[in-house]
Amino acid sequence: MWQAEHVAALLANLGIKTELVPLVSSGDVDMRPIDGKRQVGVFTKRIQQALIDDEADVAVHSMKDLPTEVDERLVVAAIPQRETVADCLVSPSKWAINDLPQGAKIGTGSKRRAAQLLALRSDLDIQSIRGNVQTRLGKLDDGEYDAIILANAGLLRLKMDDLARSVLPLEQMLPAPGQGALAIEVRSDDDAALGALAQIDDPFARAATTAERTLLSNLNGGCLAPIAAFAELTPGKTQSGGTQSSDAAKLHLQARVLSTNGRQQLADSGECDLDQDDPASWFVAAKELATKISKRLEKSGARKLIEQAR
Ligand SMILES: NCc1[nH]cc(CCC(=O)O)c1CC(=O)O
Repeated sequence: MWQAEHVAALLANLGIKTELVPLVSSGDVDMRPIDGKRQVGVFTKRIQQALIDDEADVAVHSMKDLPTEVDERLVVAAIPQRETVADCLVSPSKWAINDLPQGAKIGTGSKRRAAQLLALRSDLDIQSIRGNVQTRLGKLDDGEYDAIILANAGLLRLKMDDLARSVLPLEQMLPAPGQGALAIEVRSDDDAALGALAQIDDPFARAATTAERTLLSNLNGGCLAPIAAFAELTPGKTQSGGTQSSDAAKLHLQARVLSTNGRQQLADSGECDLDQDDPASWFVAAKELATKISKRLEKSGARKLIEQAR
């Protein structure tokens, strides 16, 4: 709801009126651990169906929850400016990973988070957790876990800035592809909605998340695989005094694939130049960069790790 209201506010700034259509997804209701074999798109399918059925014109998703398979009837019309991408470890003592007591019980349902934790601390006791942020924090309060891991983006959106936690450095915990970004979908043939939403699209967020999600899709990962990816753009120097700077904008992508127990870990990274005068070309550049890195990861045995984690 916060995310939908946020997008409504961005559109209101442009003089575009909207009406909220609250929906409940199966991922909100079914509290069993999410299982990729049983279901994909548990947070997004219901909302996409509302577009197809004309119940709504605009769908607001967390990019991280949106499966990479494309439905030709729908298109991601906007990716607004991205929130922070990091994960955080929530505990009353604000423990960093290295501070956690021996054998501490950590709540997370994410193989990516569990594997990266175990890679650093094989003694930790990783336990599944489900429910919305408030539910999870309640379980932490009740002492069911010593600490839990959440995306910092969600906490910041919910204005929980002062919640006791430590933000995990990317070297320790690389985020999920698309984490911290929103994906705004519309029907592919809805030109009015496409035109309106183009105005809140952030080409930087689009290029970065395109690279991350291409990597995920190339490796046939899905949202439940122990795959982490983070791309960032470094803007080049701006032109000054009519002389074109040779320092182009760059897109840098890092990726990790792990075994479930964290004992095996593949890491790779790379970067490419982006033509600052032509953001429309960034999409292709991002895809090429991700494909180069995913091919290298495959050569190092990434597919096997991903298959074993299923
Ligand atoms: N349904 C899980 C989910 N999808 C998006 C976020 C966080 C917000 C984001 O990544 O944009 C979360 C919760 C979490 O990982 O803590």
